[in-house]
Amino acid sequence: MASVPRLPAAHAPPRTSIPAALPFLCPSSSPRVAPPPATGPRRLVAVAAARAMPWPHVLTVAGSDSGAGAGIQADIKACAALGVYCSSVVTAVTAQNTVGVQGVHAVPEEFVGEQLRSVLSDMSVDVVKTGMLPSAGVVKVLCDSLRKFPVKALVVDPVMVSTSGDTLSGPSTLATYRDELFSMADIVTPNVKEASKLLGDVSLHTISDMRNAAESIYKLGPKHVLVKGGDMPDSPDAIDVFFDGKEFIELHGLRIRTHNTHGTGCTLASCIAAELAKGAKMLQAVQVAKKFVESALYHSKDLVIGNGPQGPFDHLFNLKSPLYKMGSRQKFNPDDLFLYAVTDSGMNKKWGRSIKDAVRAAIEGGATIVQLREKDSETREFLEAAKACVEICKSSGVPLLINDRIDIALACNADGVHVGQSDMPAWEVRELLGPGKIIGVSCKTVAQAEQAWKDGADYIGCGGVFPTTTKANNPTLGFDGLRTVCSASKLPVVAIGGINAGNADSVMELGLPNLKGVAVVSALFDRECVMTETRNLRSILMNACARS
Ligand SMILES: Cc1ncc(COP(=O)(O)OP(=O)(O)O)c(N)n1
Ligand SMILES: Cc1ncsc1CCOP(=O)(O)O
Ligand SMILES: [Mg+2]
Repeated sequence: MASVPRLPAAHAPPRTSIPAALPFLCPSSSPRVAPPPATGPRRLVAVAAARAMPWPHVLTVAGSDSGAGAGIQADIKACAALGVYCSSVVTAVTAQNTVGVQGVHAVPEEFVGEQLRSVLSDMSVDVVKTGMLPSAGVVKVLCDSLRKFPVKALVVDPVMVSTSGDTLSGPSTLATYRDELFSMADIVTPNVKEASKLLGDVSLHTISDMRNAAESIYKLGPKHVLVKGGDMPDSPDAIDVFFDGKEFIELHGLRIRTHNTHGTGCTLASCIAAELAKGAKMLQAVQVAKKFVESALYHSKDLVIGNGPQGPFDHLFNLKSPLYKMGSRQKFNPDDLFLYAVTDSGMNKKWGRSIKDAVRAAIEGGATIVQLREKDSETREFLEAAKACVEICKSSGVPLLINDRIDIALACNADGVHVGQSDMPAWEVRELLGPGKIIGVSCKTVAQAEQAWKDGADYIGCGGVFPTTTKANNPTLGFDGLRTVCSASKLPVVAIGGINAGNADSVMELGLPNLKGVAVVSALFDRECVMTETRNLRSILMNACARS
């Protein structure tokens, strides 16, 4: 039997179509599927199967929104989109639409208690998420139920005022939140208006105010606080402040220009709950949730439902995406950076091969991601080649990125772009490409790496690690420079510059944090046989990872 080197997870290359693909690498978060309903003996089998394959379960305790953009309806859609079961305890029925809230009918406290008992006593709830809790009595009933039926995590979205400005819970409820519920919560997710109300109407205008608010709310008992800055005026992007009692982390997101934002708060909290139910750590859950909301808003920005100022958005946008239907990749996988083949038009011409043939050969040799770096191709010629390469890469499941040229990337529907410090800033690229595309940024310093992260990049390219003649006037960073950037980076890193079969192992064996692979131009393309060189380099990298 052929022996496959066991790679540390951090260095594991992704699946490719070549035979050397590693069968033990599976996507980590594929949604689980519910067993079919059954009765009698079949029901016993189904129960046993359910034990073997539990379905992550969020219970939302919230109000119904007749317009279905927010509340219980948003929570169920958000959990469903993330592959998580969502049960629901209705605390109030609201009559609302895109104009505002026309009426609220609270469910009697005892009946909220009865619903909680029904679900929590039977249905293996992992995480409880709260939305509209219309009275202090309902908050108390919930706290009692959670003491009786503990769950793995509690996410509290302190819904007090609807996005249309209507009040959804009064001052006595606020006091009960602070006195009873917060100390049981794993995270509380107020927006700035809610944070201000919770803290006695303090004014919050700056990021520093948001940090202070997060710290003050943390002191009320929850394990984490996320103060959402989406409503902050004058901010070019949507900055949220996350606090875990020790560190403040600013989470930057794209501000999508759309009126369809009704239900973003409910959705974000439900996504956090769903990710926690799947086993994510808190910060990771918050990041996935933010990305989900951003993507949903982006895909819904032009939808029109209703005549009011704030429309709903589409939680199930993925079902409509042509990429989803074609089974293409949804998310960037940092392991794809393992062996990054970067083309060069001059080199391909020199060896008498087309870009297409070069890309095909690199993929056959085991390249895990490809970048078209065509510095002197005419636009028309480049676009035609890029379209052909998109097809080749798509059929092999290898992402294709375009160097520098956002226009070409858009026109050929590439998987993303790579830009440097003198190219278009990554945040502008993100605005143009949207959240689903991969963006790489060249970074030589810690400050550049930090900026790339804030700008919404997916990875950074760091180099030249060794001297290179492929890129003129490119300073050599050496191992020390690479180490400094990798250690500080919040994004995965690919090393570039002068890397070849003779030194690639020394780069991977550094075992640097975040370093996922090497990007190579001349050692693959300034050679007679691209496929052989790629295959050789891949095997060198795999052996190096198996050793370190
Ligand atoms: C993976 C990767 N890393 C770095 C670069 C360099 O990009 P840039 O600094 O924009 O220089 P050019 O490639 O445009 O000359 C890269 N292309 N790929
Ligand atoms: C594009 C680029 N960016 C930093 S070094 C470099 C050139 C890498 O080419 P080679 O792999 O031939 O050294
Ligand atoms: Mg560039």
